[in-house]
Amino acid sequence: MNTMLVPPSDEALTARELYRFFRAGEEETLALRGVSLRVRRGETVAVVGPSGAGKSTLLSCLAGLDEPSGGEVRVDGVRISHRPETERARLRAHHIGVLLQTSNLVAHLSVRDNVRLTHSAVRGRPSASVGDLLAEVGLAGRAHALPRQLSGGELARAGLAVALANSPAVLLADEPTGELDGGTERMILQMLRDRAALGCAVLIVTHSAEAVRIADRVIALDDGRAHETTTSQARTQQQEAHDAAP
Ligand SMILES: Nc1ncnc2c1ncn2[C@@H]1O[C@H](COP(=O)(O)OP(=O)(O)OP(=O)(O)O)[C@@H](O)[C@H]1O
Repeated sequence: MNTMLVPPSDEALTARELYRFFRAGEEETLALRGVSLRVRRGETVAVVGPSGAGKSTLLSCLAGLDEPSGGEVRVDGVRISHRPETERARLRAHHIGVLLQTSNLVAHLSVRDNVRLTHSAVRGRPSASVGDLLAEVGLAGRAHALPRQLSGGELARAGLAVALANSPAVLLADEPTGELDGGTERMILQMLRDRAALGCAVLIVTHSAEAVRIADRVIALDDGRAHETTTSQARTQQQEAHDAAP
């Protein structure tokens, strides 16, 4: 269990009865079918499930990158869903760190300037300095490098520094360790755990057994529906899916 420095009842992220309906031509998909979840400050929650279960759709709705068709998302007690896109972006900039599978770095800016860009967008509350953030992810010596000059592991760590630059109450990560070797994966997961220990609510969409292992709770998504599962059940299901894969 995590050593929490904050009261365990303090919910930073709440989703209530989320639905997401897509229509593409003739095809209609109900990607989320009434998903409710809560993540407390200091908690790390893994979201697992087969391909197409709705994991990325859920993360987009939680981050305010997408609008649910029904239901509500609250971050730090503030409703982020059902608002104009600019307001969602403003709330996201203040409360949420997002780590997506695609790089969140601006290609022509150095690592330091990428972190500075997010850091300077948030004013009026204490946060780690840009230098501290780069040191936290072990990139102090690569501050002036451009994204294309970084290795895969360094890119992932730079992306994490950007996601953490606004001192988010909630950190949402979609497959943050997907392409990484075991050592870098453990390093990234440890950094996420460290943030949770400082009071951040961390939610990780993942296929990784290691990410499931370090999570306090696991939520299984299947065909747009969510249920709590145990770490060992989730790992067994992941092993079965892995064994069944061609
Ligand atoms: N923009 C969209 N338009 C139409 N259908 C979509 C859209 N985005 C997602 N879907 C559909 O919603 C369902 C859930 O997709 P989603 O990407 O959330 O699944 P996932 O669990 O993240 O899958 P994976 O593990 O493969 O990334 C799928 O059937 C997908 O085809």
